[in-house]
Amino acid sequence: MTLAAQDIEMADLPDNLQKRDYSPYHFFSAEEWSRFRADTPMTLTADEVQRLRSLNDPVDLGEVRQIYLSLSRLLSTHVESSQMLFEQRKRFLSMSETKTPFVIGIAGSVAVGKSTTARILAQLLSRWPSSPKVDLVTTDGFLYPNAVLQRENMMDRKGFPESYDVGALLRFLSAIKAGQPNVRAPSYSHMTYDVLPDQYTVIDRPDILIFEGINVLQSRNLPADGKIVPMVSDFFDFSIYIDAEESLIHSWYVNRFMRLRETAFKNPESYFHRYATISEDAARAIAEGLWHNINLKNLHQNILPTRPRADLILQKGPNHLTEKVALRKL
Ligand SMILES: Nc1ncnc2c1ncn2[C@@H]1O[C@H](COP(=O)(O)OP(=O)(O)O)[C@@H](O)[C@H]1O
Ligand SMILES: CC(C)(COP(=O)(O)O)[C@@H](O)C(=O)NCCC(=O)O
Repeated sequence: MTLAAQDIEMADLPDNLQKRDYSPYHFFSAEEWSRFRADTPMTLTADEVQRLRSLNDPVDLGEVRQIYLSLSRLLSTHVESSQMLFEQRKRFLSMSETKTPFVIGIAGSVAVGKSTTARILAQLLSRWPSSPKVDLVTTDGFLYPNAVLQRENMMDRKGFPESYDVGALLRFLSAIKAGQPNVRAPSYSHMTYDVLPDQYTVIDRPDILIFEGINVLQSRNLPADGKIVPMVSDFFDFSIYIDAEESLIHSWYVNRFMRLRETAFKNPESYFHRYATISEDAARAIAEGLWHNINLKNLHQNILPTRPRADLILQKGPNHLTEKVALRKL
């Protein structure tokens, strides 16, 4: 859904998502939101949730029950409506059309827990009675390779809009929305901290595509020639922004970095291997530097400003658990 500039201003949310008289959103506490689950069955086990969550993310079956089942039910109404609209249009046009995937965008800061949300949702949606084919793609595969970022002196801009091949991103989504078979999504490795050369995930006409990344709700500056340029979210049928107070995301980022020292960074192949052997204080200083000089700047300049574009905002509190939900009014 694309909003006009005045809508975005109207949609500007206070930091703590308080209820306001005039807002394009409905606001719910986690408890209120959980009631929308109705009779949606729990289709995940505690072990599966544990396997789906990222390092340092304590999401459990309680959180899935409280937040994700209602979200799954809401999304099923959106998917069903879009399928009905598709059938009606087919009759209206009296011609056969290829059905295209329902695309869900998931945005939010680095370290806010987007991947956990994306993986849990993908599993829940694929277990609907209709057994839809659900695929998940992350935008990090569309980052320029380190060789290009180094050449352009942009290694400390990783995650900023200019570090992504936005043309490739738009071509990918446009092919998906055109219903093309076997569309290739490039892959990224957090271990090598780089795009994996010649490694792709093939996306073959899923019913639902979840597209996750810090940049998915960003627009591009209008070119000087006045041409209208598409933006990634033009291809979305529904978008979610994962939100939390800055101080919390900061601590999640640093704590995750310190835990990665004990796990992934121990691997000599890891780009950050050198940080596994330095002192704890020195490693913490590195994590603080990466947070403040790159990820926090990016959050302020490019990620948080996109929050008012989301159809749904999940606001997490300490412990990563969702405390408030904002749902855009229709
Ligand atoms: N340096 C790293 N080494 C290994 N895994 C990492 C590293 N940095 C992030 N990850 C993992 O990559 C995934 C994506 O992280 P990130 O882009 O920060 O988004 P989010 O925390 O919102 O999912 C997470 O599962 C995280 O645990
Ligand atoms: C790869 C990322 C930009 C996240 O990208 P995303 O998957 O959201 O597109 C981020 O994990 C990152 O590497 N940030 C740069 C600074 C840092 O090393 O934390």
